[in-house]
Formats: sequence, structure tokens, C-alpha cells
Amino acid sequence: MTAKKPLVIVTRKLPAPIEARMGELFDVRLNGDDHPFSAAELAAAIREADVLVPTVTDRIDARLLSQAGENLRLIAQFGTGVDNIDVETARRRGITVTNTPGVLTEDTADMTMGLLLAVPRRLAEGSRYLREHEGQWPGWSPTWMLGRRLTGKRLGIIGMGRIGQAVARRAKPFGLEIHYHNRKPANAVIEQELEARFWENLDDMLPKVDIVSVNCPLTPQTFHLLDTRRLKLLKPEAYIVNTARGEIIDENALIRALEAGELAGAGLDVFEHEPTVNPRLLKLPNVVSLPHMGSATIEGRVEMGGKVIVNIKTFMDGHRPPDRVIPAIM
Ligand SMILES: NC(=O)C1=CN([C@@H]2O[C@H](COP(=O)(O)OP(=O)(O)OC[C@H]3O[C@@H](n4cnc5c(N)ncnc54)[C@H](O)[C@@H]3O)[C@@H](O)[C@H]2O)C=CC1
Ligand SMILES: O=CC(=O)O
Repeated sequence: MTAKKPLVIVTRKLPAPIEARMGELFDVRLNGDDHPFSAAELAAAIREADVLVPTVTDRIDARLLSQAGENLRLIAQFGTGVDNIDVETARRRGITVTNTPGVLTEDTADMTMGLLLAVPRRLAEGSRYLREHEGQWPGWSPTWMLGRRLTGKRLGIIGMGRIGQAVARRAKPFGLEIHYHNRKPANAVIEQELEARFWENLDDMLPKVDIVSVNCPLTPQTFHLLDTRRLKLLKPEAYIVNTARGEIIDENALIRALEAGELAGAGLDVFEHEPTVNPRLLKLPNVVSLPHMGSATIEGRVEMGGKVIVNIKTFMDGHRPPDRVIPAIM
């Protein structure tokens, strides 16, 4: 007699090879048209599934978890950030949570670097100008479309983990001086390799840097970490790039600062109220906004799916899955 396959419910469409492999291994229920699950669909899924595979767009809070069926033993997130999941409540209910760290580090760091170049050098603005003026422009001019030089500037990374370090490794050869704030100093090898300066107190680092890159997770401690007061610590010539989570910056405070000319610009891959972007941000010429594309490469998404499968399979085989999220060390 063959063992019953676990019912795995996946909330969004995944890359085709991943869905095919899941179909071979599990009794899988896929989301063919990729619609975001409604609260009712999510509740039904959590009641029925042995394993739920959500993404950042699914809010798995304590209220939802209170409706979980007895079968639900694993939430295998397709993504690195797990701020959408109440991991501690899940743990108390005996539900394991896993994620997909590492395989999207380089892609997200590339995107961060893209924003880091795009905003001070006005890439999107220049491209938009040509499009809006049907390819006509005043011709090369010594004073038109001037941005800011990257070389020699100071980059302040908030959250020197996998992605923060990958950003620093890219930024250094561009001539940026690396500064960072983290819960604790990075190891000596990293500090030496990157000649990075650790700032224990974020308030001390902010006035000293020219560009801030936000790369920490969203947690109760980092919600609105960059609020009105901290944004005011930055120089008016400073730029902010955020590829972590929108809620880490008080978005209204950021908009006010940009509109008032108290900041030079921002590159944002994430927003406080996703999937909605505040229209005031879209009106600002010095803001480059992307629809949460940091990990959006074909290779990365397939590798993320591979990790989800390994996590489910290992768990179902009775072992500890490699990417278990432990609330105490998040
Ligand atoms: N835009 C996108 O598509 C993507 C966004 N992300 C976001 O990036 C975040 C970081 O990912 P990884 O680098 O892989 O995580 P990580 O866990 O390797 O690094 C996070 C770093 O932030 C530090 N940190 C935590 N709390 C802090 C605090 N209160 N103050 C200062 N530092 C703090 C940690 O000590 C750690 O060094 C994820 O949590 C996720 O939200 C991740 C992947 C793709
Ligand atoms: O934002 C994406 C993630 O994987 O985290």
C-alpha cells in the first residue's frame, strides 16, 4: 500500500517546472490563474491543507491560524521575508514555518544596485523624458539632467545580512565607502574585505552617509525604523533605497521629506501598503518605484521553488527542514 500524499495548497502560480515536480511528489492544489487568495480562500486552505505554501502577499496572522485544521503541520513560505506570518503563534500551535533564504540574495542585491545607480544618475527620468518627447531632446548640454556622482560617497546599509553584504560587495568596486548598522557587528572577514565601518547607533550613522540602503527584515523592532525624526537626521543631498519591506520606512514621512526637498531622492522596490503605491510618490521625479521585483528572475524563482520542495519533502520524511524559521533568532 502506498502512503497517502500530503495535501499541499499553493496560494500563487509558481514556475512551471516547480508546479510539475510538486504534482509528482504531493497531492497539490495549484492556483492556475494566479489570483491573490481572498481571506475566505486562505481560511479554507488553512483548514484543509497538510502544508500551505504562501507568499509575501498572504497575511497569516493569529486569527487565521486559529482556524487551522488539525492536519496543518507546515507553512512553507515561497519567499525569504516572513513578516506576513505570525511565526510565534504558528510555533505555539505546533506548526513549522520554513522560508527560502539565500537563493534570491544576488538577484535582490542586483536590484538594489540598480536603484542605487538609477536614482542619483536619474536613469528613469532621462528615459521618461525621451519617451514623452518622442525621442527629441535639447541635445547634449553641460547643465542638463545632472545627477550625483557615486564614487567617493558613503553608503549606509541597514541590516548587514545576506543581501546587505551582497549589496556592499557590489557597491565597493563602484567606489562607495561602506558603512552599516546591524544588530551586531559583521564578522571580521567581512569587515576587512569590505573595509566596512559598523555603527552601533543608527542615529549616529544617518547624518554621515550619502545613500541609505534598507536591507533588514520587517519586525516589530524595525517597523517605521526610519520615521520623521530619523529621516531628518539625513542630509538633504541623501538618497534612500529600500528593497526590504515598505513598512520599515514611515512612507508618509518619506513623502513629506521628498516633497519638501529634505531628501534628494528614493529608489523603492517595496511600499508600506502593497500592492498600492501612494500616488504622491509616483508624481515625484526623483523617485524610482518598482513593483516588488527584487527577486524577480526566472532562475531565482525556480531556485526558490526548489527550496520549498526540499523543505516540504524533508519535513514529510520526518526530518528537520533546512530552512526552518526560528522565532527567537529572526
Ligand atoms: N525586494 C525583494 O524582492 C526581497 C526582499 N527581501 C527582504 O530582505 C530582507 C533581508 O533578507 P536577508 O538579507 O536574506 O536576511 P538576513 O537575515 O540575512 O539579514 C538581515 C539582517 O538584518 C539585521 N537586522 C535584523 N533586525 C535588525 C534591526 N532591528 N536593526 C538592524 N539590523 C537588523 C540582521 O541582524 C541581519 O544581519 C528580508 O527579510 C526581506 O524582507 C528579501 C528578498 C527579496
Ligand atoms: O520579498 C520577497 C521575499 O522573498 O522576501
